[in-house]
Amino acid sequence: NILQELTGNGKGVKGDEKKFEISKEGNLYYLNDKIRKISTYDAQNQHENSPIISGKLVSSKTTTFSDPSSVDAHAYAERTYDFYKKTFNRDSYDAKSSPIKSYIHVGEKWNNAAWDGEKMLYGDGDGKTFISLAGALDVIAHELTHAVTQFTANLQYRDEPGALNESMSDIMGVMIDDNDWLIGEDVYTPNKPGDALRSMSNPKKYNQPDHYDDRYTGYQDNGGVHINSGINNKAAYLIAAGGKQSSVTVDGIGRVKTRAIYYRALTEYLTATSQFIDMRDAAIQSAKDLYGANSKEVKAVKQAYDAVGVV
Ligand SMILES: O=C(O)[C@H](CCc1ccccc1)CC1(C(=O)N[C@@H](Cc2c[nH]c3ccccc23)C(=O)O)CCCC1
Ligand SMILES: [Zn+2]
Repeated sequence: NILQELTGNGKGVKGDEKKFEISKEGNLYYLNDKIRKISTYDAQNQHENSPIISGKLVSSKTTTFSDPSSVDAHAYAERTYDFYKKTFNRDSYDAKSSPIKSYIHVGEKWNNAAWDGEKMLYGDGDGKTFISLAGALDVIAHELTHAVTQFTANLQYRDEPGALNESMSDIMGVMIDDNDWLIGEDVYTPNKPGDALRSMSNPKKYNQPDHYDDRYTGYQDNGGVHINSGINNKAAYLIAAGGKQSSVTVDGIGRVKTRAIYYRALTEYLTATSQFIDMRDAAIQSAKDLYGANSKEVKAVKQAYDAVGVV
């Protein structure tokens, strides 16, 4: 790449030193990674529901950036871009190297984050329920995976397709972090160490079902997209780590093969209206494609969906 590499540095939300790609225009430095086409903006507390969120490209007089949210939003977007490129050879969320834009300081103490269909939005949190949500790699990977889903299966964001949409984002969120099965633990309840927003290994710990018979069928949360995701999250956990549930034992196949199965299901088989049963079939077919019809990987997928009651 002919572009001159320029490295910036700064402390993230948790006080850790990070390095990342920046650019220089005139006498200012900007959070603009021209190699990956990732740029980070300050929304200056515009309300998260305002129709048009504009922002100021984050700049600095030196190569050191002092806003921790901007440091993490930028560095973690790069990490997520690199994960998709290296693991699945996918160039950005649309596989056509579209620019990735992140906006920090969205809302007033907003305890949430989102992919709004075009860009990522991060709230600062109120300091009790959340600290800046840009401070968690699994949250950023969760949001960017919504963009990947939008340009592939495009699962509707409600009812069973919506719960699968949510689950795909949680799955890739924990896969990129590569060491736990928790979502949001780095930014959730700063005064309560060790808890998380969701657990894929034990969804019930945070009030999510881990079996299809216990699914939520009400109207809240777009038909429970953040509730019923626990069912598919548990299946993904069982496929990777193995375990026993509802008298079904699953022999785990590891995280690397599990994420390959889910990425293939998302990009080759799932559609906007896929239900949980279609997820089971897509995962089985993906495992057959990748590892063979009578492989232990296919067996693990069938066992996992039996264990969570999607049969
Ligand atoms: O991407 C998503 O699924 C979530 C986006 C939620 C959203 C949707 C539409 C418009 C605005 C915001 C954001 C995250 C999420 O799971 N939010 C949940 C849990 C949650 C976070 N903050 C909350 C505050 C109140 C209630 C629930 C929550 C939700 O919005 O349900 C993902 C990782 C962490 C935050
Ligand atoms: Zn989500």
